[in-house]
Amino acid sequence: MAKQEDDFKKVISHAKEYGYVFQSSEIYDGLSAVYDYAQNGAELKKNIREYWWKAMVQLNENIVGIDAAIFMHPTTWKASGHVDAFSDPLIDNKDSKKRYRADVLVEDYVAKIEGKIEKEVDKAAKRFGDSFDKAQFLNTNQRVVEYQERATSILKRLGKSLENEDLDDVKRLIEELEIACPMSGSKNWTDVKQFNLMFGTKLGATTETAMDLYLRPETAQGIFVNFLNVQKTGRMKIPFGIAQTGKAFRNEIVARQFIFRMREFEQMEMQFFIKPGTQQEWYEKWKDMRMKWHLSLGMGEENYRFHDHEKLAHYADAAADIEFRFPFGFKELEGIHSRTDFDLSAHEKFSGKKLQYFDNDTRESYVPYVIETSIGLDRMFLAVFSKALQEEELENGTTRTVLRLPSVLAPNKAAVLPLVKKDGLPEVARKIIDDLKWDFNVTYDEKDAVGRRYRRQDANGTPFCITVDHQTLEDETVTIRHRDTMEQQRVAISELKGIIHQEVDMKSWLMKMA
Ligand SMILES: Nc1ncnc2c1ncn2[C@@H]1O[C@H](COP(=O)(O)OP(=O)(O)OP(=O)(O)O)[C@@H](O)[C@H]1O
Repeated sequence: MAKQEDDFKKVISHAKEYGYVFQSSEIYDGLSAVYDYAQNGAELKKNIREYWWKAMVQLNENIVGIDAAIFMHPTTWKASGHVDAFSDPLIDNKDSKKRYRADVLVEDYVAKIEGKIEKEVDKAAKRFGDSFDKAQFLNTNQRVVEYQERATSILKRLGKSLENEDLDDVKRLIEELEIACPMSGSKNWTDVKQFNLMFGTKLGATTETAMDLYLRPETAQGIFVNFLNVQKTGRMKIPFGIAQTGKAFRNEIVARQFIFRMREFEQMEMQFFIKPGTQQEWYEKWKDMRMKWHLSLGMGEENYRFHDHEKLAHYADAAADIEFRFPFGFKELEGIHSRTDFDLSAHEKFSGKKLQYFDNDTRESYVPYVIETSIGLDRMFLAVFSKALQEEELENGTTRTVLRLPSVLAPNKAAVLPLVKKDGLPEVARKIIDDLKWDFNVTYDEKDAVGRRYRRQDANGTPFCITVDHQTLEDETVTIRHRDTMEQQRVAISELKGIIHQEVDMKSWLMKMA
């Protein structure tokens, strides 16, 4: 645990030190769970967004993108269920005055039981070696079976109490499990209350005419209310999708873990409209396609897993998360939801407007079903950034910090370094930049010894360093150094563009999805 915390702290401080993420309004001591993306962070974020957009919109003839407003008519949120149901159960500890999500307290308790199971499995695996059969062990070992039953029964009871809105029982459960406040160790709890996560604001200048609005808590509804406009003007035929990226706002009760859980964040969502009855097939397809997108970035298959939901949201008939191994363990990165016709039907009802698709072939109208893929851009940023940050022991006994970002996402693709600040080398370096900058983000660095500059670019995630030296003046060649292997090659200046393109072009990365 201590190592995990330590690794995570390194991620946060590296993000700040190298111009990726700053605390918002830092000079005023910051704003909790709100962050700003700095000069490198904004580029990385833009590249992730583009990587998603190309995969979803550009490569699929039947998916189009929109950009809906953050403000929406307030009835939208009544229809979607957010006014009534977008809340979390909260509980306060009377001694520490700390606020928690009651369900998360219980889930953390269950996670500890699951940790015990994992420990037993590890012990047995060591004891039995090759002959260890994990499935059989889980089914037959008395202690493990008891742990599993206990974990399941706690989660079942929690699920049932939440479903029945029996918040008193959630409190009873916390008391029966003797869960203590992680800060103070106190078990002196308030009652559990529901807390709506939407931020309210007002539209209009005068008190009498001002209208209560919400900042959107998800981008999806901007797609649903535009479903028919897009379908008609784009002459879209089912199955088809509408994609969107944009800000969403949630007044999270417990906002921690850096950019993993923010109060203002960005989502990349796609709603895929299908014929009722085909949802199972499309749900499986989209699970598969989204996983392939993640794997195309080469961050290791072992760092992803699916988590199929048993407890479903009010709008879903199936749901799964793609979980990623963050520095603090496996956690949700993306959700894939089979949303049935819940949203479109609700908007039909609340708006009084028909939101149906007319099928020209069968001559029938129906409300389409929807499969949604929804990923947090900031969470994806954290996934990429935290996995990329590595400390490496080198052969000469030193260590280097290297940010192994997938080169397609790296903010700068190359740094051009004159070996010395004289003899005309800076001028040649600038000329190289002037040529490359039309194709890539390229940066210039002349300060310090070249070895230190290499390390600085490694820590910044720049895939290539191009060094201009005295030989360059004679034969128009330079050294190109690769971030990951630290290998250096002597190449002609005219070859640089081709070498960089080959490594960073989105096409070759996205083709790995096939
Ligand atoms: N507060 C947040 N900060 C950053 N990203 C978020 C936040 N809430 C949701 N997301 C991202 O948006 C995606 C889709 O949102 P969704 O409503 O399905 O999340 P969720 O199930 O409420 O997430 P969680 O269970 O972590 O609160 C999530 O998979 C996540 O990547």
